[in-house]
Amino acid sequence: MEKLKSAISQTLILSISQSNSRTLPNTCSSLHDFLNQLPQFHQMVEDLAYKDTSLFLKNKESALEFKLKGNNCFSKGDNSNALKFYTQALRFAPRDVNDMGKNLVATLYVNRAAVLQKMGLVMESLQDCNLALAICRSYSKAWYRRGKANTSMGNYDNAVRDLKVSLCMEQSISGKKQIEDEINLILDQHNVKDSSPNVAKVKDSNINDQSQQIQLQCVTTETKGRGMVCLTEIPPSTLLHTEEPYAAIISKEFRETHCHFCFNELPENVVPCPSCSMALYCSQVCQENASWQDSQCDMNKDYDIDFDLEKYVESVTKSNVNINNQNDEHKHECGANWSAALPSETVLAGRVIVKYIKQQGHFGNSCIVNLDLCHNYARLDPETKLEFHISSIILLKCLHYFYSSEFQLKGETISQCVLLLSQIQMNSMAIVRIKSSDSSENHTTSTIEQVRVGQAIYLSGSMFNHSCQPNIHTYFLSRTLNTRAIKFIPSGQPLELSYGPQVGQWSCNERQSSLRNQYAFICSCASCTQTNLSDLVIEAFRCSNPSCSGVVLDCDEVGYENRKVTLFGSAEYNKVKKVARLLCDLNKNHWVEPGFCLNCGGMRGCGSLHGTLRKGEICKRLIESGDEVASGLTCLDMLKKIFHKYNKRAAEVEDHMAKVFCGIGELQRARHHCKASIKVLEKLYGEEHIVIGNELVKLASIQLSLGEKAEFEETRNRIKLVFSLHYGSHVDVMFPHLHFLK
Ligand SMILES: C[S@@+](CC[C@H](N)C(=O)[O-])C[C@H]1O[C@@H](n2cnc3c(N)ncnc32)[C@H](O)[C@@H]1O
Repeated sequence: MEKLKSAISQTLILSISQSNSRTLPNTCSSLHDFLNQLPQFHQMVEDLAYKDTSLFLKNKESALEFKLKGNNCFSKGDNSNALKFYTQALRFAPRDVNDMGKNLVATLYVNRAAVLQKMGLVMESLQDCNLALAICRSYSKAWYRRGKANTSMGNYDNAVRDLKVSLCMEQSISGKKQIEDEINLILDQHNVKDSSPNVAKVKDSNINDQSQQIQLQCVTTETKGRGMVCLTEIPPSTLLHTEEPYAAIISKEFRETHCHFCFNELPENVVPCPSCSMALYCSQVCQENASWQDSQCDMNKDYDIDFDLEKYVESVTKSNVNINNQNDEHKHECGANWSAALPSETVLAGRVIVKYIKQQGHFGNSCIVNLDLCHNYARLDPETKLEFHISSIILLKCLHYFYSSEFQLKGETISQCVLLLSQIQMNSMAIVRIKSSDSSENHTTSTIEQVRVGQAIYLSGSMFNHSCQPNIHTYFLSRTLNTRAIKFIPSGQPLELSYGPQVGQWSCNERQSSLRNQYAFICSCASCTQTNLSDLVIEAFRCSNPSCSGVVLDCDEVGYENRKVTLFGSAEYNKVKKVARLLCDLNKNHWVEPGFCLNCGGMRGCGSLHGTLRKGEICKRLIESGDEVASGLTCLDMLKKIFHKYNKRAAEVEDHMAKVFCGIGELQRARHHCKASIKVLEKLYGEEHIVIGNELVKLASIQLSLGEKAEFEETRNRIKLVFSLHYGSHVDVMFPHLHFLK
């Protein structure tokens, strides 16, 4: 990409940097013409799009190598490595290849089923047998292994039935004898009815929720374009919207650990894509949802059994969860280098285009995609505009290989792709998973963090505007967007989520510049336009008068606060009065001055603030870089003298000290600092914010370790309140590791 960029003339770069949605077709066409003359451009596209040179092709030799390694480990009893090697072998094994007279993939699934069974993962073992049987119905060993899995699960009827099927298919006399013995053993030991087998249930990753779907309406707002409102009043915690993505993509760093379709963590019995070695799924259902269904490879009926095998086999090998064939989102990119090499946003754009074309049923004259989403193309920086131009041309060239001559590449179509990339930048949502840890031996380590496992476009979800103090909260179950009210919302009031920046996390200044840089808009939410306690204190210094609780601001914050100085809501007015009394009494012409206390009016001086800030930052870094208790506490004391007691650094440093004390087993002191951190965060975020819930988890785990039952109960009840507000009935699904919540 960099090489291509350096070949482009300055004149063309200038016209691209000045382009807007009207002039885009011209700049796209010019760049396309220019790149078309470059041999290195054609080479690059070939490397990315040609399947023959793909790094993700199936490869029999590699598969056999991994299989051999797996077999060796298995025979030595090294199950975890055997599992790893068989899974690798499955990634590379071509579907249509035989090994020692059997389909290689089916053999590998059966081998892996044996390992899984040894590891006690019997459900997973049974699922692998089903996958083998989906390919090879007359595979005696797969039926046998399935019979063993059913025996371990106590499904003796099914076990006997599976073993009988295996017996019919088994050719060798010794093999037949062994199976007969096993059947007789089960019949002797267990009371088995000779009935038709039940279909084993495939683990259902979809979660049932009693959602009340509420009618939302998209309206035009004065300052934020279109936005969502609800026409009835909504109580807190109401689930008000759920939606499947129009298109979604896994984040690059989670490709090896999470399912490429539902984004849940991969289990031990990973299901690789049947046609490439890159995509991995958590189940057959997800694999089929993302690409296409397998056909069986052999149907030779050289056996004779006493019930309707075909029907039974079908019930066993077909997943019993609905496959949504609309999705097959991986098909067009399967086995090509470009889906791994291009940025995720560009690959996501490819998925949107392919879906759109499929929905239309044909290629429009010049229209490849037209989603009704907003974008800020004209306001993008020149570098991003150029990247979007180049990425669009490369992506469309790659798609051209898939669609061949039907797919037209001209200025108009490329410009639609550039706009689509801008829409993705503006509207796509990060699919987030909560990573919580709770080690039962040492509860003091319970923590919660969020990881961005994927990125998706939700068409209705894109209509929610941003607020730095949102009234709705979003989270994801598999790839389904869930939206819940986190406050009481009167009828007709805008429903607004946070695009990232939030009051309590950052100052107004930082929030504004983050939204401007990432989304190219100036936030006009209530918190950015009205005085609130959090924005005043988050970066504030303390007054030099030790008995005054006043706020002193430096030049960076004063500008934003001055703009809001005449506006505040009643709740905030009462809170602000306690730390910035003068602000509430100011007449309208008065300005907030840097370096002066907003409570008592005392002057602290701006120059000295900068020196103090530097000193404070050094202290904070010193504390956070070490586990030294004594120096940490000295620095903490110094920080308290410099910054306002609700400055966010106070919470960060208290939290760090809590961790230090947990580390050395001084849990009472850890609890003290943990509580101090929560106290500050409550001022910054509000008491019911999800951040408070996460911090309370730490406190609860310390209290549990200290054996403080009553205090723990109290904290646990608060956690439940905060989590239920944000996740409703999905709390248990979202926090499966937090056993102590149950
Ligand atoms: C994901 S879209 C939301 C829907 C959009 N309003 C529309 O008309 O399609 C994001 C865009 O909405 C506008 N917007 C959202 N929240 C805003 C806010 N707090 N202040 C100003 N503009 C906002 C900005 O133009 C932003 O680029």
